[in-house]
Amino acid sequence: MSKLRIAVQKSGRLNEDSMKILKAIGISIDNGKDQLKASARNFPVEVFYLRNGDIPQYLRDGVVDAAIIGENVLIEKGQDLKFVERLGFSKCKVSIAVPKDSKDTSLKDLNGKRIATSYPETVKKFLKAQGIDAKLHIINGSVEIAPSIGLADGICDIVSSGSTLFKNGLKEIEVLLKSEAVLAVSPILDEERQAILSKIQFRIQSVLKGRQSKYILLNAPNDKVEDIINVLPGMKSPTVLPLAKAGWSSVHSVINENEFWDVIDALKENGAEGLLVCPIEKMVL
Ligand SMILES: Nc1ncnc2c1ncn2[C@@H]1O[C@H](COP(=O)(O)OP(=O)(O)OP(=O)(O)O)[C@@H](O)[C@H]1O
Ligand SMILES: O=P(O)(O)OC[C@H]1O[C@H](OP(=O)(O)OP(=O)(O)O)[C@H](O)[C@@H]1O
Ligand SMILES: [Mg+2]
Repeated sequence: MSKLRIAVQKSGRLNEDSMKILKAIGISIDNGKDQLKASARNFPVEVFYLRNGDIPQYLRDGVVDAAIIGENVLIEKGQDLKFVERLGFSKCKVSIAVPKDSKDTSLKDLNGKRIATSYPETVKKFLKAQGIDAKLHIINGSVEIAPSIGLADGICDIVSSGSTLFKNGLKEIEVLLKSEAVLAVSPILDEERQAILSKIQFRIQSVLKGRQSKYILLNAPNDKVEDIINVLPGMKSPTVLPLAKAGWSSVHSVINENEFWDVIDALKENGAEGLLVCPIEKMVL
């Protein structure tokens, strides 16, 4: 039987969350630290531990069937490749920044100037579309140091909290793209492997929906239950169970993480008491 070959980053920012999501979808892997290929014990999957930057070529060649990779790397090196799921972690931007006291305040001020970056294709394409002509200095890391050592007038690199920009005296002037980890796929995928991938996608969706939701339980006097149900956005209809205490009910529902605090406030205003909020591990709709 075929196995689906999935690439994950060997070490770095994506590794831990990639392994966590594989574990959450029931794929258990035992591998020693330096073992670069490992089979799952309980699922037809083989995991390859690779450099993030090398993964687009492996996908293209069909050496791996799928990969957990930063969307920014796909944009830089894998424009021809597709992804099938956004995974909700390693969220960041790719931005252009300049020294905070620079007279350059917008992209057009960088016309004819020097930009240091590890993302040359992304920058080239963006500048061309904006009609800006700049000279690129390609460096592989510590990009934010470039202006202070006289190597460039601006930089283009990953920004997340903004702390690296701040600590290096830089200000963001343009966001080129937003990125997160994605599940990318090879264009060469036979039917058997496609079927395994579909199962994995289904499991990932269940885990991600669970992460975005909370299970909520509360008590309310029976005459308030109707008002409370109207406030709850629930999956379907909330569950209402009688409490041992006469005239009271327990209401159970699922709410979205984003609307959580607004819903909690509205519930309290409508007479809810003893609220319990629990994480949801997986959600199959
Ligand atoms: N500060 C950050 N916050 C959030 N996500 C980030 C941050 N820096 C990088 N990322 C995301 O994590 C991915 C991996 O970054 P990391 O620095 O670990 O590896 P890399 O050096 O780019 O790759 P390689 O595995 O080829 O060495 C990036 O492509 C990006 O998608
Ligand atoms: O906005 P922040 O939260 O400060 O994050 C941005 C920094 O994170 C990444 O570097 P990383 O730490 O991965 O080092 P690297 O350059 O060696 O990859 C990126 O290249 C930025 O330098
Ligand atoms: Mg990095």
